[in-house]
Amino acid sequence: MSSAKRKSSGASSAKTKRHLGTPTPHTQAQTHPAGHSYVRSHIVNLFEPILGSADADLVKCTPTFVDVAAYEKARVEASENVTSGAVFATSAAANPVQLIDTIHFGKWRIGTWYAAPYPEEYCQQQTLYLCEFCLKYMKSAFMTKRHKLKCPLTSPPGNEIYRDGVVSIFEVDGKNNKIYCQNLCLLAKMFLDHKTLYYDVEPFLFYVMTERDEEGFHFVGYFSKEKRSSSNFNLSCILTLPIHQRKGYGQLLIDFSYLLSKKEEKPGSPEKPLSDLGLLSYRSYWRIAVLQELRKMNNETVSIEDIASKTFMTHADIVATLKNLDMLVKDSRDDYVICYNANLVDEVLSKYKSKKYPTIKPNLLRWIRYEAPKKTTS
Ligand SMILES: CC(=O)SCCNC(=O)CCNC(=O)[C@H](O)C(C)(C)COP(=O)(O)OP(=O)(O)OC[C@H]1O[C@@H](n2cnc3c(N)ncnc32)[C@H](O)[C@@H]1OP(=O)(O)O
Repeated sequence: MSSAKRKSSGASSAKTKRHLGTPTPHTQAQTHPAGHSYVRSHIVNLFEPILGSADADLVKCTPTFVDVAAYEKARVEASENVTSGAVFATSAAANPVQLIDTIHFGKWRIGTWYAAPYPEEYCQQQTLYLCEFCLKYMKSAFMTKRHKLKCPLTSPPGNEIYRDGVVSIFEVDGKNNKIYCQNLCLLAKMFLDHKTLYYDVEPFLFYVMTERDEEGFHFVGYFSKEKRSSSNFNLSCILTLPIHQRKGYGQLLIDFSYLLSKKEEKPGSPEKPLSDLGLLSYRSYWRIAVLQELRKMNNETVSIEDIASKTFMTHADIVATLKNLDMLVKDSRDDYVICYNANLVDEVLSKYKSKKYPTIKPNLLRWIRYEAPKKTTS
């Protein structure tokens, strides 16, 4: 390394220091732990009063002359490649490979299903650490531990609008809690193949379901909903964390989305396409909802409109459900009629009841309908 290079290296340190408003620096040659000589500036003094000398010592971070030479060599080679027209952007670099196969979430380790567009440096981690309350993502257990000491949240950052025993549901506005909702979408993407919403969260409300204990409100699942849906979707995206699946929480969230539709007096349906698991869950929910209404009507003549007015399901979803149950048949006049065996309906309903899944109790909802703020005219 030429002395000219050494000088310029020292000068750049000096620039940094002056920018930080510190006295004129002194540079001195030192020996790197690896045995290479390097230029040490007194920038370390800036941090000493705060961190203590051991932590403030930047020796290990300071590039050695060997590092600088390696960088310069790589830079020259790179610029030669550019001028000779070599193609750099391999598909892997342009579209980094997702390595995250596990997330640490509270006390859980959860295997991921799909890639999520976390920033590239996080995608290169095999394990990602998430704060279970604010959903911040981190690279190490150490960072998570430190974060836990200062994280102000012990529940989702919204209004608790429903509580039944240990189960609560919070309404979180994508506009007021943008980072939380973006982190929530990234988390959901790891379990959902076709999800595309990550960053534009402002037009959505997020309904987050939690289980409460002495530590706080632990995330179980959520669904998102457009504040104004032109297609009358009452749910955009739903997730139950894999550690809580098959316990009836998906049905609970779906039921809650229909309870909101009832309050809004607007029938609704989930946004399409549904994932395979989404379809299974919705078919299961719709089947039980329709059968329950048929049972309540107790052999009276019943129309699709009657079922719709009680369930707030769309006519299309009711017809599809009845077809799946083989309950829609043509009569002698070639008209469709609903035809069912009451004993079979009872059997299905009592089997469902025996699972003892949690159910939504409408009287526990404390909620006022979202109203978009009025535009002020100047
Ligand atoms: C509009 C959309 O967002 S579509 C996208 C849907 N979301 C996803 O695919 C994300 C990943 N999946 C999930 O988060 C969950 O599987 C959900 C939200 C779809 C369902 O959540 P869960 O809490 O497991 O639902 P829940 O316990 O209420 O199960 C309801 C029923 O759905 C069906 N079901 C749910 N998961 C499965 C499964 N893996 N295999 C077979 N049937 C299933 C069953 O009929 C089940 O009832 P059962 O357990 O009594 O047999």
